[in-house]
Amino acid sequence: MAQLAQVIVDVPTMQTNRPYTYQVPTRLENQVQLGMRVVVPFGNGKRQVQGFIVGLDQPTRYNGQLKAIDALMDLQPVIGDELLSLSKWLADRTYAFWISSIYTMLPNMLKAKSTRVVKIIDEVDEQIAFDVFHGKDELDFATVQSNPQIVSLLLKLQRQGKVRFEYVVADKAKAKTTVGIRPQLSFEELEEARTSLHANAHAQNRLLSYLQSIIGKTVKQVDAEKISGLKAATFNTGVQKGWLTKVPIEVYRTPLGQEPLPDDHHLAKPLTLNDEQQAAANEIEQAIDDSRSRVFLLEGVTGSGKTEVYLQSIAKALQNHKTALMLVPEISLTPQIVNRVRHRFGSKVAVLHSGLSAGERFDEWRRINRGEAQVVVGARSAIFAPLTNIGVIILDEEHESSYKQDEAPRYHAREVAKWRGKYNNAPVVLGSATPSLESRARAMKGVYQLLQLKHRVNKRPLPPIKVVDMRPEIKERGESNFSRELLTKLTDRLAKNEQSILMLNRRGFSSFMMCRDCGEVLKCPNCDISLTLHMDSHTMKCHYCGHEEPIPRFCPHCGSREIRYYGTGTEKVERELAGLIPQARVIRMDVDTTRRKGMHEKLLRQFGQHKADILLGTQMIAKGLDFPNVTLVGVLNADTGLGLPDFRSSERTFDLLSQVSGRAGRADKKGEVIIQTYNPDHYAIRFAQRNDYEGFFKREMALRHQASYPPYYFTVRLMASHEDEAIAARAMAQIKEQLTKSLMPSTIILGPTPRAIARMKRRYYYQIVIKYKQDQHLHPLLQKILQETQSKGKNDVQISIDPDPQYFM
Ligand SMILES: Nc1ncnc2c1ncn2[C@@H]1O[C@H](COP(=O)(O)OP(=O)(O)OP(=O)(O)O)[C@@H](O)[C@H]1O
Ligand SMILES: [Zn+2]
Ligand SMILES: [Zn+2]
Repeated sequence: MAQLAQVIVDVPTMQTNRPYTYQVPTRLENQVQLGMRVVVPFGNGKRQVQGFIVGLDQPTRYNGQLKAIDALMDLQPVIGDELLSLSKWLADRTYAFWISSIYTMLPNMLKAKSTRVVKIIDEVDEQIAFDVFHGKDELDFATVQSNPQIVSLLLKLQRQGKVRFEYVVADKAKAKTTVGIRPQLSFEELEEARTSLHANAHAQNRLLSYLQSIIGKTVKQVDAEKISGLKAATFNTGVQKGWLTKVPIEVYRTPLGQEPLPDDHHLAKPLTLNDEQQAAANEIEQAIDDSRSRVFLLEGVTGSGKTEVYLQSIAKALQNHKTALMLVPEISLTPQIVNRVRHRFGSKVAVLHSGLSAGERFDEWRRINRGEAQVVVGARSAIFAPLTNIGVIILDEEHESSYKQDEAPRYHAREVAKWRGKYNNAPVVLGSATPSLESRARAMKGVYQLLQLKHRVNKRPLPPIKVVDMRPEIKERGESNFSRELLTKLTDRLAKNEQSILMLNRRGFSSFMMCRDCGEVLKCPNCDISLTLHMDSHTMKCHYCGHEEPIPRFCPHCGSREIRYYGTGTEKVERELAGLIPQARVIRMDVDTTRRKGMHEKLLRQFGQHKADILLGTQMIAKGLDFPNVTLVGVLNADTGLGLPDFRSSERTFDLLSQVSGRAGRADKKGEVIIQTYNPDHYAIRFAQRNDYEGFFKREMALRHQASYPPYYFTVRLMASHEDEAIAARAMAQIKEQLTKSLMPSTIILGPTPRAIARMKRRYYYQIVIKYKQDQHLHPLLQKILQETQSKGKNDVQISIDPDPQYFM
């Protein structure tokens, strides 16, 4: 009889979603579990690769040629049952490979080489300490994992709570430790040492007593010093005399957001909800109580107090002994929301976001995995947090396109949230002031339950919005980023000691450089787009591939000196502002000033403390900010983005303008908004001006209907790339033929066309967009295309399939 295991192996050149079958050697039979990592032989058997156990078959009579698993890498599964089935669904739904779905869910440290160590956390039998641990308090698991006796002994100790299995990163520098103190002698031996002390060696005498009180334990030296009142030098003497030893103790790294909280104690208490909030909260809390996997769309105007509804829903889940998951589009941009969650739920909260180092992320993941954190806040990938028993899932700003990952696996966090909600019988709350058309349309059809907060908290009015046409302004006054009206209002706020927010929808000093003589635009040598000037590093950079070069002084094409910067960037605006209103204190927030860790929080804190009058920034300041003293919001150029060849460009513009306008007048003082534009009659701008989501929704739905776009149709994008343009084009033409033959006549196939940015990272891209309502042939056909292009191997055309793409450029 042999036990067989299904293993997904990590072989980049041979990706497939089919697991391979391996025999489980007898010595591992009692240890294998689903979701564990294994080392298996692959190919001709000379190669060992990492894999994941995704299936275990009943032991069968089998004496065939199957290879056997070499070793287990884990003693507990790193992926639980829920995430394991999710990974399979994800691979299928997003046309990704199973292995990449699995890796997407795990912290990087589990992908990289990590070693497993066994640590003594409580007193163990002396014999074991000596024979197995060789007198040390940890053990490299790899050195013993082939010895079944030792492994089962370790498992027993683990059950008794005496040892703990931990991952240690190959790069030791990343594993954070602090110094621990551990007695080296027994109680009696320490007592004996006391007899040989000088009568006046008081400190050493006390050290001996202290050590006697911690026999068998390891105590952080900082704590030991505090408790015993002894100095570091005394402990060093203890080491010299052989009384104690110093050992590293693993500590959790403290990510920035986890620093001790400032003293905003009032935030800790739940607020009394107003009627609208209460009505919404009741529905959600009822679903939590009933364990119903309902999807709610919480549509609330800016400043309507959605966050408080989230917090009280989370509290409800915790009260029911469940966990809660809350996603925000980009954590670094919304430190205020994260702080509110942390103030309310304290150490129960784990924060996951891209700003964490690999080590910090790993630590947070383990805190969640061990059940030490019950509330998880994070950006997109936090949707895979290893929480169990989830009571509620929240997606704040559900319309944000950053919830879609634009590389494989191309998942949308909203869809994953719905999957996990179903699995856990938990409600999902999608919140937004400007829901995506897809979600709003589903709410209209009753697929989601619509909950509305139509008023701001305390019935404060939404700020009036004025649209300023920049065309006559420029004609009369020449190039400027500021209309007269905006300048007047800014000066007025300054006089009243109130604050303003200015948004510029760009980054960098200026968008591109052009030669006035020959018209040459400086472009990236790898990609088909212009380079952007960055004043801080004095270089030209490509935002797509990261290419960087010095700022040219002559035109590289004709040699002319007449080379000029075009477009507008925050730095340039900051300079103009300094000339126009020199007395204003300005904080600039863009990619450049916030590159360093923690700068977002720092700049926002300074603004909150009124250390500046104006916060000038790119779209990163549009979301989630809640500053009571801000009474004016100015949008310098509303048009950026309107001209883009993408059917969502109007929706994005409307969302952005509504979001940023919502930053004004959130407290007692009245707010107002100025939107500057060259397209004052565009409907996205007009509806935003009237705070009319409903109107925008109707108009945009009609346009989408007319052009057969989502939410009326689903879309999939196929892309082929190759260094040789003709090969990429030909590959796409062949795929088109295949599609046309098999798909239903009602399905629309657009292309192949070169991508708007046709060349990136030295490759040419061709795309096909498929629009469909229902086509049962489509999914299997796309899976087939994906598998075929993989197994062809080295002809080097890369095919990617993107379901529900967020961008079409
Ligand atoms: N019931 C309440 N009573 C008093 N104040 C409240 C109440 N609910 C929320 N607030 C306060 O109102 C302000 C706005 O709330 P919140 O930031 O949650 O709004 P929001 O809907 O998330 O807004 P946005 O979409 O603009 O980010 C906050 O300062 C919050 O503390
Ligand atoms: Zn030139
Ligand atoms: Zn480039």
